[in-house]
Amino acid sequence: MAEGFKLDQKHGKGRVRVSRVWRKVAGAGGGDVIVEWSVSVSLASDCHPAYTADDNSAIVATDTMKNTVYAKAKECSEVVSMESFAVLLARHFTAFYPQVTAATVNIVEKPWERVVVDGQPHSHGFKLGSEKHTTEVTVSKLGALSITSGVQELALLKTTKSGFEGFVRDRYTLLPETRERMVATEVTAFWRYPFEHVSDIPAKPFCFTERYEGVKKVLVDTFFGPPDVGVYSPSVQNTLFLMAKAVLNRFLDIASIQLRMPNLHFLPVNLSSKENPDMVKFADDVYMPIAEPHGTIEATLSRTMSKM
Ligand SMILES: O=c1[nH]c(=O)c2[nH]c(=O)[nH]c2[nH]1
Repeated sequence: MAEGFKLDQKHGKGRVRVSRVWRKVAGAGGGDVIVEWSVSVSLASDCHPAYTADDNSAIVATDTMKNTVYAKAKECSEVVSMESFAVLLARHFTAFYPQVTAATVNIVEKPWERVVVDGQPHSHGFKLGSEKHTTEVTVSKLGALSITSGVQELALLKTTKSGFEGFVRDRYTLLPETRERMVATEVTAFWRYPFEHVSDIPAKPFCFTERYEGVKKVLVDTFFGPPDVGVYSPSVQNTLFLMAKAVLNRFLDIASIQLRMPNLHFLPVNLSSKENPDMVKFADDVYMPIAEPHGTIEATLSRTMSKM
């Protein structure tokens, strides 16, 4: 670029909220299927004159991107996974506009779940669940692909089988060592699939949805351990590592996983005073949950070449 500068730029539309209903779906026992997505589109395109001069002739309007989300949702006559929808949208933007070199699509799904009434799945009734499924897909003009999926706000808590000992002690350290504490977290995870080109994506339409449910189950089961005895956690760090490792061991089509696990503290309440030494003596029973500050623990686990 002239003037001795390099300009990197992209533009898009954030948080386009779209809901798609498919009626009387055979694969859903004849019931309706609904999804609610918040879709963000970001395009890398050759449109420098819009920045450097009064020339918008190469700009795809972000309003057009928003309309495209609705148009493509309408065109999906069959139920699609959000990963497949993100790929379809990103491919559209790179194929339809000559100046678009790459498209990134992020989707966060609102967790509507079919209600079960007297043991029977309702044909058209849904209630809001908790954790959210996410995806990020980038497609280049030549079809190079990067695809990650994730989960957000997966809140987990154990009342016992957690401790923290043997950490650095110095003159700033007040935290007592313990083998008995509560542990609570809100897991955010992102995992990367190994597909590097749009042609590598499996044909099976719901493989990503299936994988999402599978990863969630492995994360949760590893966090808690067996229902009767649980599993001792010596630190959030160790539990995070075991969760990530379990996912990579279970699913060979996941190349890496990033986990963020805030340590949401439950502080022991101990109200004894000199006058009332036994008024409220903490006996692993009364806690003060606090939102902040909280520990922040995060790591990414990838396969090394030798394991592939
Ligand atoms: O599992 C933990 N990891 C830490 O790094 C840490 N730090 C802390 O104060 N409590 C804890 N707990």
